[in-house]
Amino acid sequence: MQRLILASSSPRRKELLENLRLNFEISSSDVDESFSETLSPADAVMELASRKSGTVAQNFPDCFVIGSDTVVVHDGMILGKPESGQEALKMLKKLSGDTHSVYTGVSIISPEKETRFYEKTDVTFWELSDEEIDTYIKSGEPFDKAGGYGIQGFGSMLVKEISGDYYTVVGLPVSRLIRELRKIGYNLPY
Ligand SMILES: Cc1cn([C@H]2C[C@H](O)[C@@H](COP(=O)(O)OP(=O)(O)OP(=O)(O)O)O2)c(=O)[nH]c1=O
Repeated sequence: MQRLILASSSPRRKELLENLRLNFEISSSDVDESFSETLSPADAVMELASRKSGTVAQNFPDCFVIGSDTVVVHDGMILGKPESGQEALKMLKKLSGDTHSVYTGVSIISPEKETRFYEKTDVTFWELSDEEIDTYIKSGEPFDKAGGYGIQGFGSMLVKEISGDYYTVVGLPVSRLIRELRKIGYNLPY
């Protein structure tokens, strides 16, 4: 039997993979999330995704192991998760009234090989007042999310427009993922 492993501690990625009605297990490990500044955003998210899948795959030989990583890119700058209210404030002020890109990279390690891909979605924020930003930061939502917001939660109030797959923003481009799984020989129930 083929086993599918999600190498993630993110409750959102678990929920998104559950939407696909596949049987899977979860295992995560701490990986170093730093990357070389010379990497493009696309290469950076695929590299980090691969680090996550690679670490977990050591404990799950002969399985299909999925790792994923998400960053926000604005004006050529890569934004990860804010570590303080101050940093979240800086990020949200930058993103206000403008369009940024969300990149999610995925690595699937199968018994035979590794497959990497990424998806990019553009998100436009409304012009945000200081009060709005302050209220949002006080909600606590920015802190475990790239770019300091969650489109699927309270952060939905910040978003004017998106272009691309919504699920790329939430952290796992699921429709592309099933197509890639099928290509590499994972037996889907549909
Ligand atoms: C922009 C955006 C990001 N995010 C999340 C997706 C990712 O979980 C997180 C970026 O951090 P990641 O380092 O990609 O993932 P993670 O640490 O949460 O989980 P793991 O490494 O164990 O898989 O930001 C949202 O949930 N909504 C959004 O709108």
